[in-house]
Amino acid sequence: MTRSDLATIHTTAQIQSSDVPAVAIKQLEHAYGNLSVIENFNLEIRRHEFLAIVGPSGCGKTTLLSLLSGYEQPTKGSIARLGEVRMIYQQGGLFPWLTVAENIGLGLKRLPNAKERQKKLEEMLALVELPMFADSYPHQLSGGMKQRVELARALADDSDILLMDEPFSSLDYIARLQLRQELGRILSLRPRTVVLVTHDLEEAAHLADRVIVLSERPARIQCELVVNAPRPRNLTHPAVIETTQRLLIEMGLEGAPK
Ligand SMILES: Nc1ncnc2c1ncn2[C@@H]1O[C@H](COP(=O)(O)OP(=O)(O)OP(=O)(O)O)[C@@H](O)[C@H]1O
Repeated sequence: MTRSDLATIHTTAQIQSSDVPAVAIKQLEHAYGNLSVIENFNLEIRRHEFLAIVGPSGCGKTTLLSLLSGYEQPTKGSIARLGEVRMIYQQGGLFPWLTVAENIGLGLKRLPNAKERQKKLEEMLALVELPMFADSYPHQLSGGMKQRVELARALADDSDILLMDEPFSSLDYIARLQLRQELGRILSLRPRTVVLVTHDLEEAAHLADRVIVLSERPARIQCELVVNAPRPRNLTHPAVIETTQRLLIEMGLEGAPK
């Protein structure tokens, strides 16, 4: 049996039923040579669910996102995705020689006419509250503003699934908090299925509907926590605080309360 017989990725652009999961991962395995990174991995992600993934360093979180994006092909198993996927990285993926408007415009290439592209561009600039910076270059923006441009570009093309790999980790704590609120607001206006990989347990609890904790490599799902807090989310909501504490315990960073 060949590698391609074992590994299948299905993409369906038409989204018709909210009963069908946005992502269905079955019996997934992945290895780099002899290094087994993911084993016996099964997961379903609901349409418009916000799923956060946490786990020890090197356990396979980024590999999982690469497999979800289709960038890597799994060694074994299948990943079914309903819709288009966009990836937002930790470090600026913006082109430094292009303005904010031109960077966002890259996400609008599929729109057929210039008038429509301009209308959508203005809408996206307003969505991330950056209309005044349309003609600025990335080096003229703060880290938080750059991430907002990344978000606008990722959301501009109406993709259905956003994959985020530590998108806020290069920002200071206050900027991270602001970006989280911003992301929550934007997603309430433009719902998407989101998969967020983060080392920040508070961020996971603050943003996600569900958090999965991965084991040491090879990654398996060690546990999953549902965050029962209303939106817009408040960092001091008891469910967010409790989830953060439970994540600390699950990750072995704090003992269970006596
Ligand atoms: N392209 C690759 N070729 C070979 N090995 C790789 C490759 N990418 C990742 N690995 C290995 O796979 C394992 C998982 O890496 P991965 O980056 O997925 O972990 P991670 O959980 O995202 O790590 P971190 O939390 O430190 O960012 C690591 O041991 C890494 O060295």
